[in-house]
Amino acid sequence: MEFTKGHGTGNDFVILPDPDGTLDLTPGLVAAICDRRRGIGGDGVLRVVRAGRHPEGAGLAGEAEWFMDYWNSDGSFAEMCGNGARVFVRYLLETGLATPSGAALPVATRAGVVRARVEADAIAVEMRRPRVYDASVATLGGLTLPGAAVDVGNPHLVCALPAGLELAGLDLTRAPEFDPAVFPAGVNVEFTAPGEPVADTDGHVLMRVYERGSAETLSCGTGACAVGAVALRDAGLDTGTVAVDVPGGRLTVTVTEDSCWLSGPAVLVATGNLAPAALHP
Ligand SMILES: N[C@@H](CCC[C@H](N)C(=O)O)C(=O)O
Repeated sequence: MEFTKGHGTGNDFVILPDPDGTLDLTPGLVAAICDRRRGIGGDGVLRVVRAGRHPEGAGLAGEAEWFMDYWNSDGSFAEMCGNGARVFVRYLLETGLATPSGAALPVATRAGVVRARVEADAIAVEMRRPRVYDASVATLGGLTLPGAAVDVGNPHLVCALPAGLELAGLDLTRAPEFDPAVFPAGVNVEFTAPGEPVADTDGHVLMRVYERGSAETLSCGTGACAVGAVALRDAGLDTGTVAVDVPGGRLTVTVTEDSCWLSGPAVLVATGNLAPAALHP
């Protein structure tokens, strides 16, 4: 089984080309591939399948040739992955499955079609505008933090740390607790602190994340979009650009009237062959 490994600001993925949708991908196999000691290791899997050859992509085949079949490292599905979409587009371009052009490249996902463009070393994807829709809380250790519930296609809870607490001091080796009545399908939890002013932006936020289905990751693109939207709301702005620094680097989030652009580096680091039979214990 051929694979490529790639990442976007340290959010890393195993990419599996499966144009005709014939691969028997199961939750157990995904978890084994993502195992950092016994497998390739990754925060998730991106299966590259023609939209028309995947049951969840078929309805979008008229709009996009390729479907991003994203799986979290525990073998669960997610509706959307912002960094995954950026790495997916890098893969399409580097393998010639898509040709660079002046036009934005459409990619089908479980959250609908996103559009991507290449910006020098970065890849930017246009996703839906984040919807800040509720207030809730996350509990981590003995700390209960109020936060904002945000829908970016997938669910997020953005919690600002109170003054005096540092992001580096959080123990994210265990999952934060959340209210299942607000997030019946689970949630990605972002913890934030203010950053120093950055030129040409309307805000700068530092973030760590505990991802549903993947635990703590070095970066989460949809999480950055959620954080950007909350920062703009708190600044009294409806649209604007926010720099979001994650442990893996910097993402730039631009919220417009009707969409959200996520931009940052996306790189492929290796290609090889997997022996699926050897992955199972
Ligand atoms: N890292 C991703 C988000 C991946 C999905 C998430 N764990 C979920 O279950 O919703 C990103 O870059 O957006």
